[in-house]
Amino acid sequence: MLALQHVAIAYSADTVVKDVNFALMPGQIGCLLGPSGCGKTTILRAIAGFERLKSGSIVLQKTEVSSAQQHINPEQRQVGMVFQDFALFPHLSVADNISFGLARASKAEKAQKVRQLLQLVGLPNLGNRFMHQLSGGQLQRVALARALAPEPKVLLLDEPFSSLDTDLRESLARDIRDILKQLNITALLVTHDQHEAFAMADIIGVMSDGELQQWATPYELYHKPINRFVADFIGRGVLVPGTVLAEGKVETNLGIFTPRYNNIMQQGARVDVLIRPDDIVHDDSSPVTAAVVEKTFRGSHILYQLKLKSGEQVQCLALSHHNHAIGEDIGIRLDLDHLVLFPV
Ligand SMILES: Nc1ncnc2c1ncn2[C@@H]1O[C@H](COP(=O)(O)OP(=O)(O)OP(=O)(O)O)[C@@H](O)[C@H]1O
Repeated sequence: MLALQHVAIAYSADTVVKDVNFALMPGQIGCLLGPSGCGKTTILRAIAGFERLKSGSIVLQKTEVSSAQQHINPEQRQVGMVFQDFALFPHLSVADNISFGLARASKAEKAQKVRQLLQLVGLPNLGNRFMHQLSGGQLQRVALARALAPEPKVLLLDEPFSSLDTDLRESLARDIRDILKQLNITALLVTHDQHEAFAMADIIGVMSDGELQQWATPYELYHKPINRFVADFIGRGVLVPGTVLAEGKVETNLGIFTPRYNNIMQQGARVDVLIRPDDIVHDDSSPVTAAVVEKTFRGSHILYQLKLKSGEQVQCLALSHHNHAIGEDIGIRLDLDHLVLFPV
């Protein structure tokens, strides 16, 4: 288990991580997601033991490894790391890179471990190759095997896919997830790419400006964002103005919504309602229509930007055989699963 409690980290007088709390259960894969400079890498480095804490604590399998008073050295923490730039040795073979951290093992033990790990990461015949003979995806698999070889208590992955092609990123993220799940290893990934986060993590922490905004499953982040930052950072969507009516119903130019959950907004309060592209269903038989302003072909779907009669714009994700031209009016129906409101 990995737990961070009230963690704050500062570079000189500048506190770049503020009161961060989260925990990962054994075998759980977490992700810190956020824009550049929000403090993700600093947290990862603190877990590995490369940064000291200003306050709070980090607990790794029941041992407090970091606090303002306590600091266990990186090499004693049994933490594995995978980096964006692979950090592999070019003058060593794949097999020697993987066994590099196994100084105390015998030659036969090393060979067996390398064989097992190469099998696990899907490169069973490449042990004798050198780094310049491998693709980016293969290099990252070798880096993963090397990090796993000493059987770390927790695996940390710092933007491991960002130097790879977009197409490869998601499929490798899914493959690595499968490998980590087979081993039941606890892992924490850092990325600014939500698709990578969704492909790999069980639970995601969205960060902004050194603070953890929300720690939740991908589904919850998308459907129940806790604030405007998370709503805006995760997925697409627009905020439509509305007014709270009796019994928590909300009136907007798109109609009156009845919340499925109890909202604590007062009657008469002005709010913004989050509408995701998948909340708006294209329906030819609907009396409500909107004009196509923009369209983006996404293969199986088309993302339409639509203008309502009231002038507001919303997005609609429609199956791609519903192909309409810009300027055309199309029927839409609202299918709001969760009513997400933010006070104005
Ligand atoms: N060694 C350092 N000395 C001083 N400030 C630093 C140091 N390392 C990072 N920072 C600052 O701390 C803040 C958080 O940086 P960090 O690298 O953790 O962000 P990040 O979210 O990982 O960003 P990115 O996605 O760009 O890597 C930034 O404002 C950065 O400039």
